[in-house]
Amino acid sequence: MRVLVATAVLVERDAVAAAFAPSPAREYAIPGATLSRVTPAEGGPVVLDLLAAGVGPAAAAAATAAALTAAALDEQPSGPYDLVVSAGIGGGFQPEAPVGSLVLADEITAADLGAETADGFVPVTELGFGAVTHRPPESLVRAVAAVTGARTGAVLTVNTVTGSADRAAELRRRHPGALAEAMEGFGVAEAAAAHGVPVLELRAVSNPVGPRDRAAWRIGDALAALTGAFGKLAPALESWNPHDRTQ
Ligand SMILES: O=C(O)c1cccc(C(=O)CC[C@H]2O[C@@H](n3cnc4c(=O)[nH]cnc43)[C@H](O)[C@@H]2O)c1
Repeated sequence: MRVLVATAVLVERDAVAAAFAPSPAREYAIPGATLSRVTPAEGGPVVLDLLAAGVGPAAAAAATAAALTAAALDEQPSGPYDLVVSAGIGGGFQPEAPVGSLVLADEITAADLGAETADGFVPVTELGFGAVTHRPPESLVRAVAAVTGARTGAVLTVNTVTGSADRAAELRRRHPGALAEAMEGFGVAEAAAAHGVPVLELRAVSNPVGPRDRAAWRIGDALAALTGAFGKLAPALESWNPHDRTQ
């Protein structure tokens, strides 16, 4: 099973790679990006290509699409991907997603893709175009949550990190099932959907969603949680049938 893991930045990519040490990552250049290939130390059919795709949905979509296209055109030795995973740190809505915990998306939603109207925010879908939500395969979400201990809920993709209690409350009012926010999942999911490849989003909570308090960020703890989660992932991926797209 071939898996593309898209993080935003190198430290997140390296935190994922650390789950597979001491197996060294091998690097592959594709147009516009570099992939680091890792395999679980215990062997098995899972091969993961790690990609530091950039911060924000546009960078994430562009780099993910480049990797998926390169694989589809067989310009790299891995062949097409069976699964794309958006992974990294994120903000957790309190109290459901405490700092240091893991959140696995059962829904990946672009929270600010739409229009402001006199009646409030309207998503692009209600304006008659586009998409604002992608749903990972339910059976895979269940399997990955079981092995990692991640909570499952909506993960919102935002262009601006929430910095106030009012904004956090507004997001929760519009998305009662939201557990976390981050900045890349929807972009990764759009690229995956364009290639017909299923997607997951896994976030390790580095900070609460709410008033900006840089001192409260626990990036090291979140990166360690990300490493721990990826260390447990392989059995769930191996037992999942990629053709089971059950919603
Ligand atoms: O506010 C700051 O001073 C600040 C300093 C360093 C980095 C940031 C970021 O916004 C990093 C965004 C990066 O991390 C993910 N992330 C982590 N927590 C959140 C969040 O609460 N809301 C949205 N995104 C978050 C995100 O996916 C980016 O890759 C800010």
